[in-house]
Amino acid sequence: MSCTTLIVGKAASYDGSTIIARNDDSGSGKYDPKHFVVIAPADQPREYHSVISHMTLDLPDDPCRYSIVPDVLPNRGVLAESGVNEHNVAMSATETIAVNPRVLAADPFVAYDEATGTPGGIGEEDIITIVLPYVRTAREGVERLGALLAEVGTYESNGIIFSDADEVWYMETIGGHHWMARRLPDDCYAAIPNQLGIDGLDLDDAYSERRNSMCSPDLRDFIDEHHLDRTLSYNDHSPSHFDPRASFGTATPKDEIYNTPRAWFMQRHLNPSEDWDSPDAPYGPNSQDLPWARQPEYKVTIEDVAFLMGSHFQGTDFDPYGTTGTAESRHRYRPIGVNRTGQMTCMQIRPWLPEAYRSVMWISFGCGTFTAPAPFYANVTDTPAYLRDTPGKDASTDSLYWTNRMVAVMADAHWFDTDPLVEQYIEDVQVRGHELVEHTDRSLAEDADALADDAQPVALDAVRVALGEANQEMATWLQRRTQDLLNEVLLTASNGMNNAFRMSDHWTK
Ligand SMILES: N[C@@H](Cc1ccccc1)C(=O)O
Repeated sequence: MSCTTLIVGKAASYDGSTIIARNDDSGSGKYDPKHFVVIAPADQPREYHSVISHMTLDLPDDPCRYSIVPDVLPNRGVLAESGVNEHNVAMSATETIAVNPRVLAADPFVAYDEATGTPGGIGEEDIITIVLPYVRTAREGVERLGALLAEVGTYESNGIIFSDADEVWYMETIGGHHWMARRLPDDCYAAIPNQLGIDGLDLDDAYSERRNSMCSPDLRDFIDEHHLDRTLSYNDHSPSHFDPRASFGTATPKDEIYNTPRAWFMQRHLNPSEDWDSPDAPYGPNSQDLPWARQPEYKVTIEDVAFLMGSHFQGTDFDPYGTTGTAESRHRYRPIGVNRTGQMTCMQIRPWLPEAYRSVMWISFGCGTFTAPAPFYANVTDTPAYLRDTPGKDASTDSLYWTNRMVAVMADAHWFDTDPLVEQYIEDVQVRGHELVEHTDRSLAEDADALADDAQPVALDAVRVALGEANQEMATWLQRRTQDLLNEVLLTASNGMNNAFRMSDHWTK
């Protein structure tokens, strides 16, 4: 369990796009090499087999093309993790969460039974692969996954993020078959650690218009039958008079070390004028009642997302690289920017642009503290080798993933000497990234007539070629710049070795 999610509505983002981002972290002590690839319809399975739960699932015969950032090694299945399809629907799956024992007793997980060989249900390994290629809106994603959960069940608790050019939906599974989903208000963001977070569900809306809430068809009966509702009328803070977080979720001491501090720090950054640090602050790192969604004080940028996804409680006594507090306080809470991040993909969908080039995947590999996400257009037929051909086992400077991992290890060990080098790299990647996207958008707009409806098929292929070229240009620049950073950090770290000795045998220039 270790990811961190940040989602931003189109009226809360700097440019009117919807933005969803998640650190895809592996378990403690493990590191999963990642790459960026396109799955063509012909390569999508029609009969799907999962690894972990030994499940077989028939899939529709009409998948669309989609781009994902999966594991390189097949040992735990696909684990697509982050993806955008050619209809400009994005998914990030999953934010591992937890439900309380009452829920698990009422609706147990559907796990693989090794003794009998009985297959289990679906899980993180499968979710994007069996949903994203078949949906045209974020809502359809929620509906398809909800139906699959009811049909085959799941063996774990997950938060799943869906977005399109208009809406962001966040879905949480509840036990083995049940689920709920909230539409993120357009003017809000939600900062989500590994904890069931939805703090209000309008069941009346979910059973009628479904404007902002959706859920399992039998959720209301499930709640009543198993006495799961813990909302008390005289203490009802939930926006819709039913508090799922209190009813289905957890609020343990471990949550106050591992989860609530991350939500607190993200809200502290995006709502900076509030009191977050004094003894009288309404919320602290251990608060279990931080709002699920809230309006930011300023429009949220890609740089805000990148900073937070690589953050480590800067400016507080909890910063593992800090100089205030104590050795204990600096390692008290689990930072968002952690050593075992495999990839962070921030998916941005821009409604004002033609569908052909509406979606951008800002991708970084390795620990976000020592790198920055670079933009890659999603609607392409292939991806640059520097991000596609990550070796599954051997570190190599020929791939972005391994180069970032090597930089991070050395920069971590020599934090104060290398931080200026990393900060400059981050700024250079962000500047180049925005330059490339703006230039590419503009040059495609100048060919707008090529996108006229009657020229669609030919035009779309031409646009995909142009987007592929833009992605390659980004990757080529990124490879040179990242290699430069590796060289700089290596030199600095070499001079900082414990056996360094300033005297030389000959005073050389
Ligand atoms: N989804 C997990 C991380 C994870 C990734 C891949 C496989 C298993 C777990 C989390 O939220 O931390």
